[in-house]
Amino acid sequence: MEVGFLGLGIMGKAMATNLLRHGFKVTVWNRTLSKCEELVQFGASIGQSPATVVKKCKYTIAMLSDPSAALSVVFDKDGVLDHINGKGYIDMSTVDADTSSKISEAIKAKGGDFLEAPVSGSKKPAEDGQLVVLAAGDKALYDEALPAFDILGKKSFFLGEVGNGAKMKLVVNMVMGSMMNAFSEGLTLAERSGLNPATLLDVLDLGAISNGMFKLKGPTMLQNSYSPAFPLKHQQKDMRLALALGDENAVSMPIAAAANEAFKKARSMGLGDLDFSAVHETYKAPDHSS
Ligand SMILES: NC(=O)C1=CN([C@@H]2O[C@H](COP(=O)(O)OP(=O)(O)OC[C@H]3O[C@@H](n4cnc5c(N)ncnc54)[C@H](OP(=O)(O)O)[C@@H]3O)[C@@H](O)[C@H]2O)C=CC1
Ligand SMILES: O=CCCC(=O)O
Repeated sequence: MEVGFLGLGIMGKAMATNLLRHGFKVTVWNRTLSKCEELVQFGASIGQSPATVVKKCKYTIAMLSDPSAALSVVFDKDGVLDHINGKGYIDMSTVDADTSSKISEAIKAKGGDFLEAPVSGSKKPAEDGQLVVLAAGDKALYDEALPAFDILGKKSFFLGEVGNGAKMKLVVNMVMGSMMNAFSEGLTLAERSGLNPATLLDVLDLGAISNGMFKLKGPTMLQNSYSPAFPLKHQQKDMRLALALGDENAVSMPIAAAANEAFKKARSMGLGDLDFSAVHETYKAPDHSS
């Protein structure tokens, strides 16, 4: 099966490599084209533009940074729309429901099929095929793409109409971003009050709020090590989009709003390209110590 893949960042590279390893023929494109070369060793072909990839493949997957990138790849010159008639397009980027709907409407108007399919899980689950796929849109395209989703993920959900996948993903990441801030505050409080924060990790892990994120990120946070698995700038984008969803639905979200402020502050400190756990640095900053 010839599948297209647009966007070879942290996630896209891992996901496209996984498909190649499992026997899919994959044609890749990335804005910085040189990044495509790395996948040729695994058997990938390179497309010179989104349009050429879509033309060649039955369906094309995208994994792009944000709404602006997702729109640009579809609507710009040599974009997805040029050859989408009779083809499928699956956007796995984390975007808001409005962006997804705009893309869906344009693709349908040109005779293509559309599925949004953002994922839960980060770099390692992407490498290991352990993502959780949150799909919505064209059910026939979902059924067609299931063999690929089964390689990329451990579980796929079909959530109905376009927008539901985007919303589910934003709610999940809003909870995760808020938890990360509470966790960072707790680590800092433990340390400042004379406790060993490593012992706090052990205590947390044995109790009712034990979770994979604390377990994975805690030890590296204590070493001030923030090699990016999930870039902080993307987590802040997700908080911003989740808060907008809260605005639309008149849902008061004071905890998420505070977490968003901390991620914004981290970005202003130049930490946007580090892992989202680098928000911990904002709690260690001087204005948190007086
Ligand atoms: N990392 C993670 O743990 C997870 C991330 N996500 C989501 O997946 C998406 C990708 O994340 P991730 O791989 O980490 O991000 P990266 O920042 O590593 O990669 C972003 C990708 O988007 C491309 N891109 C950015 N702007 C444009 C543009 N204007 N036009 C075309 N391409 C563009 C980049 O191209 P170039 O190489 O040229 O810069 C790159 O391929 C995001 O929506 C993120 O929120 C979802 C789950 C987990
Ligand atoms: O969008 C990123 C999610 C990261 C994760 O689920 O660990």
